Amino acid sequence: MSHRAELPNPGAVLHAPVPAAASGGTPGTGPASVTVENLTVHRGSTDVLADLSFAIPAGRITGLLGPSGSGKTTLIRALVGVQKITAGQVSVLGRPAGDALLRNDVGYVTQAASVYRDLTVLDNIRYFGAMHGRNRADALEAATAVGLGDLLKRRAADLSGGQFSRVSLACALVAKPQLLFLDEPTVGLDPVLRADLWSQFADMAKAGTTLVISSHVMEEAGHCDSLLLLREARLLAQLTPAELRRRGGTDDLELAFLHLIQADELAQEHTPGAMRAQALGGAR
Ligand SMILES: Nc1ncnc2c1ncn2[C@@H]1O[C@H](COP(=O)(O)OP(=O)(O)OP(=O)(O)O)[C@@H](O)[C@H]1O
Repeated sequence: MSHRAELPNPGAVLHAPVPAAASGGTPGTGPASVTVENLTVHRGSTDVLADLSFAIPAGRITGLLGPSGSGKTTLIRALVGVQKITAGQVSVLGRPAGDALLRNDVGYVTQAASVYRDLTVLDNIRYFGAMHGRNRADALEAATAVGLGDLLKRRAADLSGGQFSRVSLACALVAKPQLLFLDEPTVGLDPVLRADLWSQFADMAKAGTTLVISSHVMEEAGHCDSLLLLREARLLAQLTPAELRRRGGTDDLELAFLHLIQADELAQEHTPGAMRAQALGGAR
């Protein structure tokens, strides 16, 4: 397999000035980075995403949470512009998802690390940085940000699993995208590293980066400003962690999500589709 084939999305994506009028407002949260209207995706004969509409606020961390197979990766792929959509509209930083002019502004860290195994940590990061006009100092900054400052000269093939996936993250960070999609970035990391990464994400959001982070670990939802809860291809709710706790009737986010799922099941059994969102207390 060629190196290119190992890298589904080399260097991830792009930068274009955001037209001032392009990003519509997200009620109560400021301007939106992404707006999605009636997004539907079929893969094979499966309805993978069914009529999703929502907006992602700029400069915040949005968590994309849901059980395995609920459609998280497919949704991220649709927002990045690498997923054929069946219906609906996806606008990213004021442009259609996947628009070439977004290439320096949108980063995507896939679930499988996209790293050249025979290059060192630093060379991997420099390579991806060069695609976005970044220099050695930027590469060093990205390596340090993910805790790989002491392993710059080590070949990627000789890293541990967690270190390897952090190289992939650094390869996206080095581009300094204003919108960054991370598909389960904390899988396989120990609790200390996970906490470090979430603190890093919080710093990036404070500096103005918009982050969309998928996870199936509900405990991680507490680190997010806003949550998109997916279940079986549908958007169950968009809400803050505090709202999830309140609606779920417990401080335990996992349990709260379960309660919402149970409410949804009941609503599906007893309520016509059009009234379902109302029964859930305003899922949008
Ligand atoms: N190429 C494909 N053809 C048909 N169905 C697919 C294809 N890729 C994914 N699916 C199905 O789409 C659904 C959503 O998959 P997706 O990978 O988006 O879920 P996910 O929430 O990211 O799951 P996980 O947490 O396990 O990674 C699953 O039922 C999956 O089997």
